Amino acid sequence: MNRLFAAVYASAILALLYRHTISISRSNKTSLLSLCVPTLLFTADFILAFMWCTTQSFRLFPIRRAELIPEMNRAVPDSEYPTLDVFICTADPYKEPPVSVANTALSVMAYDYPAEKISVYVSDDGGSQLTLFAFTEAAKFAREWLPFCRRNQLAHRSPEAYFSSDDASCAGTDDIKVLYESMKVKVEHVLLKGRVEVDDLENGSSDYIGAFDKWAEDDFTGSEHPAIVHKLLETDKDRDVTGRALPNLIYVSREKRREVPHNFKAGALNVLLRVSGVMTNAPILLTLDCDTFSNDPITAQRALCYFLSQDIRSDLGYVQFPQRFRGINKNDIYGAHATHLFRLNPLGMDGLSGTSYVGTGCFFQRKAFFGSPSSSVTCPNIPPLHPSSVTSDQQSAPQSVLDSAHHVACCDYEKGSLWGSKIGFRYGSLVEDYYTGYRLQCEGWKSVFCDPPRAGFLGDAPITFDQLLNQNKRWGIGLLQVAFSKYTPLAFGLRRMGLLMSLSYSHYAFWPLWAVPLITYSLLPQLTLLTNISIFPKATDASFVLYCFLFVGAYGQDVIEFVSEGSTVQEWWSDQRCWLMKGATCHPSALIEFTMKSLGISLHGFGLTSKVIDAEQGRRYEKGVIEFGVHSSMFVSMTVVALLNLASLLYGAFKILSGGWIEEAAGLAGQLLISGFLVVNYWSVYEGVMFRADRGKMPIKTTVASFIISCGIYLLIVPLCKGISP
Ligand SMILES: O=c1ccn([C@@H]2O[C@H](COP(=O)(O)OP(=O)(O)O[C@H]3O[C@H](CO)[C@@H](O)[C@H](O)[C@H]3O)[C@@H](O)[C@H]2O)c(=O)[nH]1
Ligand SMILES: [Mn+2]
Repeated sequence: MNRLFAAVYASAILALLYRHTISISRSNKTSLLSLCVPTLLFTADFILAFMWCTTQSFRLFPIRRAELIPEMNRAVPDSEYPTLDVFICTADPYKEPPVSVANTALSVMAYDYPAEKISVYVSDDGGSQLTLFAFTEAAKFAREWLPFCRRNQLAHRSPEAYFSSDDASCAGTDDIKVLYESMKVKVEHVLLKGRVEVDDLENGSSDYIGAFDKWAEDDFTGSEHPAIVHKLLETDKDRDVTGRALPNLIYVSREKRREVPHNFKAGALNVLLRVSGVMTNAPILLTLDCDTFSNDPITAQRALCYFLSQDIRSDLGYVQFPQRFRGINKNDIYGAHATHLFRLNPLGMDGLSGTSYVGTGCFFQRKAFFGSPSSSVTCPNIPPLHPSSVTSDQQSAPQSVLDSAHHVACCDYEKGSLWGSKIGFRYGSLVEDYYTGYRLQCEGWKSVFCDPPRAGFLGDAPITFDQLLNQNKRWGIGLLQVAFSKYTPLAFGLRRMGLLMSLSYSHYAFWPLWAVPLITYSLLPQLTLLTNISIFPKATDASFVLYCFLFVGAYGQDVIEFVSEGSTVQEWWSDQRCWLMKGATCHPSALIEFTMKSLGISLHGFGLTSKVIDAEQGRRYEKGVIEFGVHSSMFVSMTVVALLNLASLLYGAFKILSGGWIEEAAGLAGQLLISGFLVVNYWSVYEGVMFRADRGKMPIKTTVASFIISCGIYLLIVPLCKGISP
């Protein structure tokens, strides 16, 4: 069905582009402006057509997988499981509450997996003693929590998730909850104070007193400090309350110096890759964002089903679980589930050579970071880092291991090396995840998409519109960095991975280009309507049907795909509405910022998404109200689009009702329909501008600026349009 539809749809696209070429060639050559409209329409439709082509690669060979855990357990006893190194990144204790980072760590430490085979490495890019403190507390709590999970076979292994779930009624829950709450209170107390004092470390934490010494030095700041590697739990020594071994838990804060670029998360992950290399060197790695806790204790076994399977080629680089989220409101007003990105498109890529890496919830083969599957391993600078080296000095010479761990976490370590270019996570893009997965696949590594019915991991999604747009802008910039580099999927990727994979990766790389057609369709039909110029075929023309088919066909297919994936029609509506709005906000911003940066005018940073929920904002989110609240250039551009659409719809409706245009209405039907559709989509913006009094409404400053700009555009366009003969 899909392929048949694609054939028909492709013909319709060609017909439309042909029509535009004809109009361009027939346009009145003496007036530049009359050339303008068909050229703009051609450009917009050409980009839409390009995007449509790239999405076909997701639809040709989709596959769904299922893991047979009991069979795997029969074939491989858990004594033969490989060791597992887990990487958790955090970067700011105030945007990423340390208690929730600790929950993430605990959820993995409590896996149904031999504890002595798990090592959890926490990377703290904030260089914060508060985060370290939270982990010293979590290490103590783990002694109680892990046996409790085992005894009761809990489905939820993140304490926070367990206590707020319906099945929090096992024997002993009350006692352990008291312990958990007291840990939380202590951590929050320290967070309020902003530092850790000796008193905070009493009873049981005295082991850790020395750990905080580095912060006592005067020149220690979050962005300027030496490397810190601290073992909080050691599987050889530490025991839980029942006497069983605990996993390793290691706190790492890499060295930071202001003059040395730290490459954001990719830099942090490379440090973990090396620190874990000298300490435990597990063949399987799991990367997690600080908010992505494990939601199912057998998740690691699911990944093993692939890594240990005989039928899967030895070139399996990674097993990616989808990003799924908790706490999304009823109709998912921000389209935060990102169903296409995280659930639908990966099925299609999985049927080719594998899905992209999305930064969290991903199991890797360590070897994948050290060269292509066919070639021999690219050697890192020191031998113990070799992915197949055995870490035997761990017991015999613990101090020397710790010294090397500090050494490999230093700023200068990567100087002049292949880290970030040929080995490890790759540098150069703000979406290090997408870029790293892409480069691994170009080297020949394959991947698998694993989407079990019970989510393997759950994370936080932004709950204010401003945060969502800033996150998406960061992604857009990162993607453009890849799109316009020498590794562009259109050339480099095409040669390495073939047409379909290259189209899949191009679909993302050129993602911000949606801005061009979306802005064109959000302004051109409206402004021409306001100046009485008809730009689409008459509703009575046969070619009007072509437009209708293209529109209804694309939307119809989209809604069917969404609903068949288990989403509701309302969720689909929110998703497409955000897609429209992003076209007028974060996508153009990403294009502009990327261009400025390319011209050397500005620099990009990695603006962290806050995981702290303001109570009032949380309530509005629950009610499904879109949060504006702050002034930003992105809200201005969005409001301008909203106002101009409203104006053109009202103007068109007024003209028709007053009888002036009855005969012309057919000619303006397309423009009126588009304005109407956008007005419906932008309804919440009108509410935010006019009908709300809460703190999440559109700020007055934004409204006024948008109003002035809208009038300006109108006043500019009217005289210009006089030049175009209708
Ligand atoms: O300098 C930095 C910046 C970020 N992080 C960590 O990176 C993770 C992701 O940051 P977040 O603010 O949550 O960004 P999102 O946009 O939600 O993350 C998505 O997009 C990122 C790329 O832009 C990927 O790295 C993530 O895995 C992916 O979930 C967090 O755990 C941060 O602590 C660092 O460790 N160091
Ligand atoms: Mn995140």
